[in-house]
Amino acid sequence: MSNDLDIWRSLPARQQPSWPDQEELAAAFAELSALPPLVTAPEVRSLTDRLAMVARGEAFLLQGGDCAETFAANTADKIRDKVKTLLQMAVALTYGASTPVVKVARIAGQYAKPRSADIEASTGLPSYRGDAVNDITPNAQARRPNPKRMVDAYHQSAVALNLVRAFATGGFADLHKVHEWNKAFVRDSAAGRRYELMAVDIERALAFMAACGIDPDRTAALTGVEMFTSHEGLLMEYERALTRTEESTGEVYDLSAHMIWIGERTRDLDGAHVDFLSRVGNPIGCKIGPTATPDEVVALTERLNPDHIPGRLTLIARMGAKRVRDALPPIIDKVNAAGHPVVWSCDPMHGNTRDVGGVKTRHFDDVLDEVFGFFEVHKGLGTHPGGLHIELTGENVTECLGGAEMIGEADLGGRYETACDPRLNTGQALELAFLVAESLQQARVERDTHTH
Ligand SMILES: O=C[C@H](O)[C@H](O)COP(=O)(O)O
Ligand SMILES: C=C(OP(=O)(O)O)C(=O)O
Ligand SMILES: [Mn+2]
Repeated sequence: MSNDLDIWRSLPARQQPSWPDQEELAAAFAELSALPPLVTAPEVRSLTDRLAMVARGEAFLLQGGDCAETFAANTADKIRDKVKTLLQMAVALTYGASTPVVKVARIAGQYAKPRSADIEASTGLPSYRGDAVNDITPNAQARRPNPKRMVDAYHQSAVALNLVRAFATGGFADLHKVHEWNKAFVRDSAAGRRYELMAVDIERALAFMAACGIDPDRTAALTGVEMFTSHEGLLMEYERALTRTEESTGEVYDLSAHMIWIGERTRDLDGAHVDFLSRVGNPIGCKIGPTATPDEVVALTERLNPDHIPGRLTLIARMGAKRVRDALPPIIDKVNAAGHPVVWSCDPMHGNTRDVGGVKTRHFDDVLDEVFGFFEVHKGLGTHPGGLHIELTGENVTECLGGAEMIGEADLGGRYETACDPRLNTGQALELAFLVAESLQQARVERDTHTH
């Protein structure tokens, strides 16, 4: 790990806001640089350890949350409901697939967005680039990139993180409360009912353990969870300002979140993002879209994880349902042949976006198709389908089509609240988790039958 943390300044950096005032930018950078880190180096290292288990096929990664968090939606209720949804999905996966689940939320920092267009076609205004940059309100003043918003994003992240930590370890995530995570509006759905049945089984298992003399009330793994944070490392000034050197080890970490990922639009080998993130010690994700070639991915892997550290790099494939079965295998083959211990994760959202009457949406069937394609590919190659990367909410939104509630095009207007991409609602997210758990269980049984 090198200390050349500012080399990125001499490299092309895509998707940066056109900050109109350099003095404002310098002031925000100085302010952020002096603020305490949001997470700590030992926490970041323990996420690398957990992800190393995933890389070895011993655990599954569940990463999810909003496409774009907003300051307005950073409320106690919404944070709690997102955490509940992740806990429900995680328990469905852990129980259904008998696999430890590493929980990484897209939360407490997911405030910057890359966009396809600088200018929004419908208004002629600069595009909304996330609350850390500008305001979604469609007027010229609101859309002006304002570096002070990065400082606001830091404080909003601190508030969210405080609650996430409290929910994870303060009793709320206790497995004895498994019923309480099922929200009223989900309870009557097919996935909600399935969840209730599983929750009854889990309660019985806890009672059984207690009867055997194991005290579930005193077992940390049952009374709390580890919940890590993540966001796209997009805004170079923000990520640089929150990067710190650990005194005791001299190691460098981006302490704005535990895991940082590089987006599909900023993963150029010779660009600022790859250079900068290759120099911090965090677990790094990198999105891989359908245009990525096997050679490119190997080169990226080499840059981002030259020491072949298991858990350091997660490759997040977002190929689209139609492409995953043919585009992913040659990439996996080449990365494996180069001996890289990566986590293979599947983002079944970003390759399946479609436009319905000017509204961005995704169909649950396409999401499922891509996830199943991802599992088929790994089954064919004998590799571990390591994780899932999802855009979701803890609410009953109507942003993605389909699912058991059969949300139709006419329903999209009901609760379409996202600031950027369409998210699965809680019912759809839970349904997906149950289906993934079945696939994982099946993969496991097949592997065990082969090895016995
Ligand atoms: O979240 C991902 C991207 O920011 C998003 O898909 C880009 O959306 P756009 O094509 O509307 O700019
Ligand atoms: C921008 C995103 O995805 P991608 O970089 O894969 O398009 C995202 O995860 O919101
Ligand atoms: Mn998105």
